[in-house]
Amino acid sequence: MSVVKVAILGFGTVGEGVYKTIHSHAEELTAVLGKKVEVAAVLIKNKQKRRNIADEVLITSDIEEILQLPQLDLVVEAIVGKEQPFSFLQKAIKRGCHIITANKEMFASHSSELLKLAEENHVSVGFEATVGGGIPIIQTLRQLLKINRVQHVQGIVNGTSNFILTEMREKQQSFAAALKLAQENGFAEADPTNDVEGFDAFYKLMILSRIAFGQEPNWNEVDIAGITSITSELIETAEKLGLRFKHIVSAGKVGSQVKGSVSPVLVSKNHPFYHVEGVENAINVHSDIVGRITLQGPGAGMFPTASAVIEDLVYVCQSHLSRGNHSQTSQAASASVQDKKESSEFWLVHGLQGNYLNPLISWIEQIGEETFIIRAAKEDVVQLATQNKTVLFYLIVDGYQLTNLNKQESLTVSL
Ligand SMILES: NC(=O)C1=CN([C@@H]2O[C@H](COP(=O)(O)OP(=O)(O)OC[C@H]3O[C@@H](n4cnc5c(N)ncnc54)[C@H](OP(=O)(O)O)[C@@H]3O)[C@@H](O)[C@H]2O)C=CC1
Ligand SMILES: N[C@@H](CC=O)C(=O)O
Repeated sequence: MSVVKVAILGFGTVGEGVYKTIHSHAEELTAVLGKKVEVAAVLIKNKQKRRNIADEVLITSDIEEILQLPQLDLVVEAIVGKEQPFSFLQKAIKRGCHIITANKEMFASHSSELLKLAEENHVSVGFEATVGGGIPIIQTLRQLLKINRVQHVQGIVNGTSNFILTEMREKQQSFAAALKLAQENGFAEADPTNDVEGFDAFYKLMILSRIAFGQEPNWNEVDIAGITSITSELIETAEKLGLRFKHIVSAGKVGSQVKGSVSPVLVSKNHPFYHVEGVENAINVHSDIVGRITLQGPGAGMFPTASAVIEDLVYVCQSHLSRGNHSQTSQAASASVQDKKESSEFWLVHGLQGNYLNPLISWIEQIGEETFIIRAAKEDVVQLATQNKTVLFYLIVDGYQLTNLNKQESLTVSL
């Protein structure tokens, strides 16, 4: 029986998960591919660390040793950083290997070059693990929505942030304690700033946008906010109002451009993301034929991510003779989406004085000493935020139900 020889670059949470899964699911892989999958080599940084890797596997910190192996069919990249993994993958492609990456920071920056090089060298690129952990969102968009025109994508795509927000709300954990737990569980990035400041979610949004719309928002025009401004007190206040903080990325077509955002927002019980808790991710795709679909599942961690890599491995091995592997949805070719109508939205504002007068703001109600619900257009809130740097603003995405605090009667207002 012929063999698929694989090298795994990185043996941390993801690399080790892939290695273990190739062994635990060897029979299924052989049955599906008609070939045995073997790990031939593992690339690491620290040669002194003890690892549970079979003796016959080459363990090295020199990529050249791996590239010189007599047979090498596929390289899985699960290391950190941007330029070095990019150069490793370029070399692997030129050597004639299919590549699979979990590294969204690298892939968001270098996907065009890698895809072009792969096409020139007749090899495939898998990147399912770069977005949504174990959720098969890339394949769904690429394979299952070829004719639908995607109008909008929205998602919780950083497992660490969602995990921290849930721990803070459900278990009254501090931000630091919740982050530590996310790190211990293997959810967080090597530098967790990427998670909690929104950069990881930003990279994922750029990758998603390319698949959904065939283009990305202008990177410099996307405001990126993470969850570090959200205190336990704010979470408690929101809970009293029936709202929950969720870190959400969003992208949609506005005319011929794609606009994107990365920020914490407040959602009510009616929103599909309200019950998405812990390390779960969810991605909502709004397309013209099917309407709205939401995919939900574990967004980070060893085996969910390994699952995405292994499914890519099968896809890449099965389809490497076909050239259809880089296709995108029909969106890029034939988008026709209405221009966005500017409308005012509801916001929770913390730190703004109640006597702050601005004709562009409608005060809806006061929640705490310095906490208010207001109604205003996004551009006006952006302007206010620029003028009042210490004030915190969070969008309430699906309408706001007035509490009985200040109203005789309760009524639901929605956008
Ligand atoms: N953790 C997760 O849930 C997910 C992570 N990812 C992405 O997958 C990648 C790996 O993440 P994760 O496994 O969590 O990271 P870890 O920090 O757990 O592991 C990184 C591994 O890469 C090795 N490594 C790092 N730099 C180099 C280098 N320059 N040369 C050789 N080896 C190197 C490390 O070696 P050593 O062991 O010697 O230190 C380590 O084995 C990242 O890009 C991450 O963004 C994607 C989806 C989910
Ligand atoms: N650090 C990331 C890992 C998966 O991509 C996250 O928390 O989502």
